[in-house]
Amino acid sequence: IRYHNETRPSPVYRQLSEFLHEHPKPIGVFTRQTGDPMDIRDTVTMNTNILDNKNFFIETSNLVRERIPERIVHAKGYGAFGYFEVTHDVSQYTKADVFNGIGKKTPLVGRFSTAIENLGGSDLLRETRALALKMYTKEGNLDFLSLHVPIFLYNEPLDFIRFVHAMKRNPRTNLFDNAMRWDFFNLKPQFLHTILWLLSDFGLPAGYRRMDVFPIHVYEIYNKHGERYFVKFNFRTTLGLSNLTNAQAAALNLESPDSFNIDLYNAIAEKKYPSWRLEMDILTKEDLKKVDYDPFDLTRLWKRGTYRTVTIGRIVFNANVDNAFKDIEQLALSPDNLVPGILGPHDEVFKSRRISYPDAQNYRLGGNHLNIQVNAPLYDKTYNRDGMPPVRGNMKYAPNYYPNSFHGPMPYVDEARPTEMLKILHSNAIDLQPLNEFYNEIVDTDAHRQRIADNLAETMINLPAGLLKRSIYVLTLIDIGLGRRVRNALQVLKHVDQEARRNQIAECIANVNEASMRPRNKLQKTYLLPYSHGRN
Ligand code: HEM
Repeated sequence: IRYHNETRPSPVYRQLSEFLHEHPKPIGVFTRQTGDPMDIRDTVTMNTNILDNKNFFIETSNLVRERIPERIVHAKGYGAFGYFEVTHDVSQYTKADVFNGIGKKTPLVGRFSTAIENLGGSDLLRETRALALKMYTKEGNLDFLSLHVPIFLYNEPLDFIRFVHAMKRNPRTNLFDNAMRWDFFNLKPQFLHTILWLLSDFGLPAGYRRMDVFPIHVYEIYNKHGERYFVKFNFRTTLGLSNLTNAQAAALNLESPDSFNIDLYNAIAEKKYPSWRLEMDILTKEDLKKVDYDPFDLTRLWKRGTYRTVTIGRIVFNANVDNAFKDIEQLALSPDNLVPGILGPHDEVFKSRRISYPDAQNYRLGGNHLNIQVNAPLYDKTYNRDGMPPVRGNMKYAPNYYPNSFHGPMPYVDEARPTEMLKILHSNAIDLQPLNEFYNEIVDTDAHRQRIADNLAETMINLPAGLLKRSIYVLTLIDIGLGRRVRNALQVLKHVDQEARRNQIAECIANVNEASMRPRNKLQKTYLLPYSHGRN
């Protein structure tokens, strides 16, 4: 290939030249969508009767229908194909075929994304990142949707809607709005646990390839004898964790807001295949009764020393997609896509997700989205029929009702599947202890604590006075030192702000009375908000 640049450009910039190289001649005759060859005179309409040009309407109407709704969350993303390989024997924990048989490989597709940005936004903001996988196993599709922070924001399913509205754009200004966000966080301070992670040194990964990701929920799994285990899965990057500073992210953003997308494409094109070790943290049914914390609470970590961890295998991405719309935009991932041996989580958030994802995809991709090539399993024989395209084979002339006596598909019996179902009762008390522990124990240097405070202050500097005061109050409740650091950081920032804002901020900073607040020590870190009514 001849490139114009002396230095060879990276694979993303060579894509078209490579196509040219692979196809020394045009790939065929240009046709209309109906297949009839296009006369060169029909490729223009000027000075002709436009209605005589059949192609004019078809091309235009195709273009104006190109967009489909972007995902309500995780709109910005990119993905690749690869495989999962079993590296360890975990048959004592799960009978899932995909996890059994060392060396067995299962094809998969994965989509990396940022949670809040719109399609076309930046890869480099401080927000939750994700890797969602679909493994095409012999027993059906197995999807894992994982985030790069090991805890989730909330336990109340309806908080999804409220959180998404608070995080997305202000309906009038059309801008992301820190006042909306801080108002919401103050009223629901448990959300601040994830926010602290995101504003810490762990918050901004140096590309999709260098982050660990977590499905977070506790999954019930079972082996062929029907013995049950409760596990959290973790995907650990084999490249090692690496994160960006704000300055590094700003510099990369200037280079390209699509830096993570570029990095992933280039790495795979250059055969530096990104991979993750899949492991699981395990509690037995007996352990569940013994642990002194709620293992099903999505907003906190399992305590070290209470569980054991085993490795299952690894995922590897070794092929870029041919067409991003076909394979990534049309991808429909759902945490409810599970296989025998993995019964799934039982918490309320998970139950709500069983519904939300297919519902979102019915809207985004249509009722037959599971028939789209990238979503179709290796094998399926169902009694679903017809509807809006695509319908694939539509089960041809097989019986379309169940039960039937004419050898239509028959169910099987999973004798190992547990018969009793765990029921989880959640507490809606707000516990700030995990946030305090994150700030004081997981974050282990003062310099790091200072960076968190500085990042918090950046998001707070333009808050209206009342909201600023409440925000400082909540941060002080989490940890007095954190509140103090944020107040100092705001003091520094206020010098670069306008006169009026300066005075407002100075007043808020001066008015926080630490003495009037409850001491936050290890034993007394829980408080109830008025709306929790002390239920549960
Ligand atoms: C009440 C809780 C939640 C609800 C209602 C919810 C709902 C949704 C919806 C509607 C989408 C867009 C789906 C689409 O259009 O294809 C989505 C995407 C996603 N969600 Fe959630 N979600 C929740 C919690 C979570 C949690 C706990 C995780 C991870 C642990 C998660 C990870 C993801 C990921 C990775 C995507 C992007 C999938 C993709 O790349 O296509 N979500 N979520």
